[in-house]
Amino acid sequence: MTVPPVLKSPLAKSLKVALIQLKAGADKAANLAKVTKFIDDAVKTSTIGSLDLVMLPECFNSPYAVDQFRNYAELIPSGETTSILSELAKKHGIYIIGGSIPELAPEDNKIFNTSLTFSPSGEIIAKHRKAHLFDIDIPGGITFQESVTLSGGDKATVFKLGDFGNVGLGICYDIRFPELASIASRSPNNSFAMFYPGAFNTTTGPLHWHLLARSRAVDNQLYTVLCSPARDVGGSGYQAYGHSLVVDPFGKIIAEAGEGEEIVFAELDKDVIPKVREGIPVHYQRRFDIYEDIVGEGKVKVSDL
Ligand SMILES: NC(=O)CCC(=O)C(=O)O
Repeated sequence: MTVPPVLKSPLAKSLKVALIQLKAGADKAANLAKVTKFIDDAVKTSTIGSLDLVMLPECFNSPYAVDQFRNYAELIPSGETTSILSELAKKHGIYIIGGSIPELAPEDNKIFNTSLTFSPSGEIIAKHRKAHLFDIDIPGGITFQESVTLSGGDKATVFKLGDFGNVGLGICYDIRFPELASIASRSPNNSFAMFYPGAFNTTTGPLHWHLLARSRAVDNQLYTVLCSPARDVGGSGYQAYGHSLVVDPFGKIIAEAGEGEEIVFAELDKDVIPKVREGIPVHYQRRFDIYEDIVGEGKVKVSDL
């Protein structure tokens, strides 16, 4: 078999990230003030040098509750959360992956669970609407039906993170569907990381959080970065699992939070992806004579904002 030349690293220079694991409550103004403080603190106290990117968890400005999403929903881009994150990105000259917020779509009055990414000049460079809604029922464990009030997005999201390269974005339950990460990692998208703001819970978190993060990383030989809310110990609402983490393309966890409020720092090393792809070259060993290639030009709906 002819061996193709080794792939150029899809991560052009190493990326320094901070994950903000915070607890959101019912007071939206307090949630937004907390986010502002945590981002300021992450920039000031970074243990890995000057940060390139800060990431927030799923639903960081509202409770994670089906009957609350509409009350907290905002228009994008005119809502207050969008303006605050844009200003913070500009102030610190960093990328911000803005977790997710409930979004009100004025054209049809639907509510989406939406993640925005901001450039260091404060522009929105990506918008992902959670595609797979979290509808599950585990007797004695957890029942949750996002689809009671939310609608699902209809596109995969891949975008250019400036000079670093391309990345993919999904939200929480989206991680259970390997297709989004495949679309991001493979040609023509060639992403170096999948980012998932997520709020697993204390039933499915211990079972699957690390397993899914490591699986998507190994399947696609890229970094996976998951940012969770902190656990609300003693609270009566949804109990997030915590454990925000970064997994490298070998499947190794290189940074991980506990359960409380915390900032986690990690450096995504540009040299790791070529090493894993040279050593285990699955990128050219696929057998499209046996199964269908789901990825490729014209086959996938990718978000263009
Ligand atoms: N917010 C979510 O989508 C939760 C997903 C989850 O907990 C799971 O097990 O999947």
